[in-house]
Amino acid sequence: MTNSPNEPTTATEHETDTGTGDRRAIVTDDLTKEYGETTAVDSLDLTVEHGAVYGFLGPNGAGKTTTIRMLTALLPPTSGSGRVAGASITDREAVIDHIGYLPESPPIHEEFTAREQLEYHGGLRNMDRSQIEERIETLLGRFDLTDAADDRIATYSKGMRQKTGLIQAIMHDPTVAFLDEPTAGLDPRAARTVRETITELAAGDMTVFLSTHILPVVEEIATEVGILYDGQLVAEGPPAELKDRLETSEDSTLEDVFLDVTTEEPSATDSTR
Ligand SMILES: Nc1ncnc2c1ncn2[C@@H]1O[C@H](COP(=O)(O)OP(=O)(O)OP(=O)(O)O)[C@@H](O)[C@H]1O
Repeated sequence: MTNSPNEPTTATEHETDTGTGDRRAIVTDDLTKEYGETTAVDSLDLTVEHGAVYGFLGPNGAGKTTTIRMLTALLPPTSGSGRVAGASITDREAVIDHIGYLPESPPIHEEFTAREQLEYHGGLRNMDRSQIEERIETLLGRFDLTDAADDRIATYSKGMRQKTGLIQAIMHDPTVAFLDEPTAGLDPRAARTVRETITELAAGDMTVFLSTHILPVVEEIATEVGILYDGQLVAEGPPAELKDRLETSEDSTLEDVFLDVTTEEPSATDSTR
């Protein structure tokens, strides 16, 4: 790869909170979401630093999507608060200026071509024309989509849609990118490109909030991991530290940690926060 994914943009450093030196890209305080009787997210206190790749893990139904939807200001919390890049998560307009989001189903229009979709998105994000063109060319090339860029998305495979959605989530160089299963449906080469791209973006100070069930990906690229269980953060720390805390074996994996902290049994790592 020759071009850094950050290269064509003008922003070289992401903002910290109004020059106070606050390095927190995401912070939540007692963040809670209830759906009727169900507490999907339960008093979550989360801190993610700028430039982190935060692997957000948890079993099905643990509350990951609900958390991300609150952090991206799509869903109001029942109680508690949160800030993303300094903006309150109850202020959708302020939050949206700073974030990119790849949800489970990428928000792309079937009747557009990938190029049209990405140009449209760049316009919505107030990028200038030359910046949009340059960025699109770089990222389409990087994700092997150049030849299909002028075909309608309706004709795309699942992986091609996923790549288009991912480019859309990062092309405007957001302060924080929320990526839900970014490698889902991708072939091994494309999946590797995604992992390398995430690492490079974080090196350029973008914060990547990564939700995935593919633990080797997290083990490889996450600088910090948070494991959610029943709406609560039951373990948090750098992957190597979490593995070290597990006393059961010399060479534990993140999967061992995950299984240990997401059972009803008392865990070896206990609550590690
Ligand atoms: N719109 C909704 N109405 C009622 N309950 C909901 C709603 N959305 C989610 N829930 C419940 O909230 C809990 C958390 O769901 P959420 O989708 O956040 O989990 P998740 O960790 O993203 O799961 P998965 O890994 O399966 O995607 C679950 O018990 C789910 O049934």
